Amino acid sequence: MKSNLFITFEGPEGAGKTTVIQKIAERLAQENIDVLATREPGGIEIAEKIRTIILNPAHTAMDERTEALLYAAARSQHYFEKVRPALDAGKMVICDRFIDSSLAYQGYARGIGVDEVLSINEFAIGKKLPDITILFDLEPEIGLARIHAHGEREVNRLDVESLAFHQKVRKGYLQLVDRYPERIHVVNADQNIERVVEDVWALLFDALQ
Ligand SMILES: Nc1ncnc2c1ncn2[C@@H]1O[C@H](COP(=O)(O)OP(=O)(O)OP(=O)(O)O)[C@@H](O)[C@H]1O
Ligand SMILES: Cc1cn([C@H]2C[C@H](O)[C@@H](COP(=O)(O)O)O2)c(=O)[nH]c1=O
Repeated sequence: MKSNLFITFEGPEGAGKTTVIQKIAERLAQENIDVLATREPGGIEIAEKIRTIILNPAHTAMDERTEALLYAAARSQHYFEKVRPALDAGKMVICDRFIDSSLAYQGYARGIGVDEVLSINEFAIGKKLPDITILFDLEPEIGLARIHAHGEREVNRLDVESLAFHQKVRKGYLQLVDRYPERIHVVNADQNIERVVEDVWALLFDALQ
């Protein structure tokens, strides 16, 4: 099996990414693959601090360009401090969100432009894209309802955006599938969690051979 791959999980709020990453990381460890699971924005101290600024529900005045730049700044620090060294050490890295979140949320849904957001991210991390991206696709209403029903995490500034915004995020992601068909693989996230884990595992298992 290939090992030092950079794999990202993407999708709207409440799609199940965090839950599935934990289960997939356990399975990979059983296959003796040295795996690092991390997340964006965050994953290391400086980026976690930037995360609290971006996602604070009180920061309603945040300009969309400030938002895009803060995500890119958090990404740069996280990538060079944690992700790149782990890949260089031969580990597999699984990241809960990465550049495609910026392209879908800031580039497409906020309306800054996908190419503009891509270019600030190229400044932040260079032209390296993930090796494999799994997109959890589902109606935003379903994901948002899961978050409000379970109450396991705080509702953040992006969660409370309008339904129209979250629908644009989904559309933005689906456009990215057309742009990067070799890299981005879509999983139906509107299934029970065991089924989603099996679908993701099957996709990854194929890609890792
Ligand atoms: N397939 C599923 N069916 C029903 N509930 C699910 C499913 N997947 C996840 N959940 C539940 O939905 C909630 C959100 O899941 P999770 O945190 O894994 O999503 P996420 O994609 O990481 O969300 P976010 O990006 O908004 O943090 C959790 O309470 C989780 O138990
Ligand atoms: C990396 C990244 C994230 N976002 C958004 C997506 C979510 O609404 C939050 C992160 O919260 P989660 O519970 O960790 O999923 O931030 C974004 O808009 N742009 C990005 O680059």
